[in-house]
Parts: sequence; structure tokens; C-alpha cells
Amino acid sequence: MENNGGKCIIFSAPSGAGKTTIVRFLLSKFDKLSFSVSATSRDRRSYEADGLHYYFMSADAFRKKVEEDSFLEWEEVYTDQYYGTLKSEMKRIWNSGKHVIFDVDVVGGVNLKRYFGDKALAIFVQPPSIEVLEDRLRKRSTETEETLLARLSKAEHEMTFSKHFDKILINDNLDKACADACEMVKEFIES
Ligand SMILES: Nc1ncnc2c1ncn2[C@@H]1O[C@H](COP(=O)(O)OP(=O)(O)OP(=O)(O)O)[C@@H](O)[C@H]1O
Ligand SMILES: Nc1nc2c(ncn2[C@@H]2O[C@H](COP(=O)(O)O)[C@@H](O)[C@H]2O)c(=O)[nH]1
Repeated sequence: MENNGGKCIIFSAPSGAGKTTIVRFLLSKFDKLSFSVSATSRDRRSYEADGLHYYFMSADAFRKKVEEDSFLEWEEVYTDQYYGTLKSEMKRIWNSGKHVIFDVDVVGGVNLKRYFGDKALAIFVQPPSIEVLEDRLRKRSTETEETLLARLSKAEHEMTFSKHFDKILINDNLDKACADACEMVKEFIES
């Protein structure tokens, strides 16, 4: 895919590790970063806006886009919950002359890194433990007991993906994790 020298920053982690929090912090610090808004078929949360956090659509509409080859990558991250990076979103960001920042699951992160190669910095956000992850997800209050358990049961396997990433970012103390993330991103986009 054509770009104007833009770079890619990929954040991946198990659900609840804190990647969205850190990505939002980075977007507030770096003018030259633009968030890749993914498409998803999961239900919108009360605080989420269509076109800002995600492009929300039905599972049928998502599958139609898959058939039309509209995605750079996509995954059924949880049963019947599809997530994907639209090629049109990438074009929008490259045309704006900005660097792109992704918040995707670990498989999507590995696939995007493989696709973009040296143009991409892939960062794995590591929580201190699965217990802390559970505590964060419960406090976030976005999940039912069923969806929370589904996310936790996937997390242990997802933690093993850290070795496929360029950097591991420990997210224990949030201020330190944000500062460390800033350093990693600054070094990469200035290189
Ligand atoms: N270092 C931290 N200490 C305590 N709470 C944190 C920390 N980092 C993030 N949180 C909180 O944990 C919750 C999960 O964070 P966040 O939503 O950013 O995770 P995520 O990895 O993007 O999850 P998902 O994949 O489900 O979107 C949020 O409520 C966030 O405010
Ligand atoms: N492979 C992809 N994964 C994505 C994409 N957009 C988001 N995600 C990941 O899905 C889970 C769940 O997210 P949530 O918002 O429902 O908590 C999380 O790991 C996201 O990073 C995408 O385009 N591709």
C-alpha cells in the first residue's frame, strides 16, 4: 500500500492490559500520530462514538466487507465479534501525511508487523499478572461476566506472543508506562 514515508506504531496486548489508555495518551502528545479506527461488529459501549473509537457495523456488514477485500487484516477476536483494519482507513491516514498508530489484538499485531516490516514498531503491552488484568477489566465495567471470562481465558495464550514483538512495555505504574511508551515512539519516528 502506497504511503508518503509514514511509519506505523502497533500496540497489542491481552484485553485489559492498558493499550488503549496508553495509545490515547500518545495521541495527546504527538501531533504527527493518527489513530487507525478499526471496524468492529461488537456492541458499542456507552462512551464510544462511531467513527472515533470504531466503525461499528453488524456481523453481516463486516462479513460483506471481508468478501469485498476491504481489510488489510481482520480477526474474529471473540466469538461472533469481528475486528479489522480497513484499507480505506490506511489511505485516509497516509494521505494526511501522518504516522499511524494501531490498537489491535496480538495476532493482528503480528500480521501488521509482517506486512509493514521495518516501517513498523510493534509494542507488546505486558500487565504485571493475569490477576491484575482481571482486576482492571472488572473495574472498567464494560463486560458481562461471560465476556469477561472469555477475555481472561484467552489472555494466558496471548501473553506468549510477546516474543514476536520489537518491544515489551510493562504497564504496572501507568505514568511510567506512558513515559516509556513516549520514549519508544519518539526514538522510532525520529530515526
Ligand atoms: N497501569 C495501570 N494501572 C491501573 N489501571 C490501569 C492501568 N493501565 C490501564 N488501566 C485501566 O485498566 C482498564 C483497561 O485498560 P484499557 O482499556 O486501556 O485496556 P486495553 O488493553 O485497551 O483493553 P481492550 O483490549 O479490552 O480494549 C481501564 O479501565 C484503564 O483505565
Ligand atoms: N486484529 C485486530 N484486532 C483489533 C482491531 N481493533 C481492535 N482490536 C482488538 O480487539 C480486542 C478487543 O477490543 P475491545 O475494544 O472490544 O476491548 C483488543 O485486543 C483490540 O486491540 C483490529 O482492527 N484488528
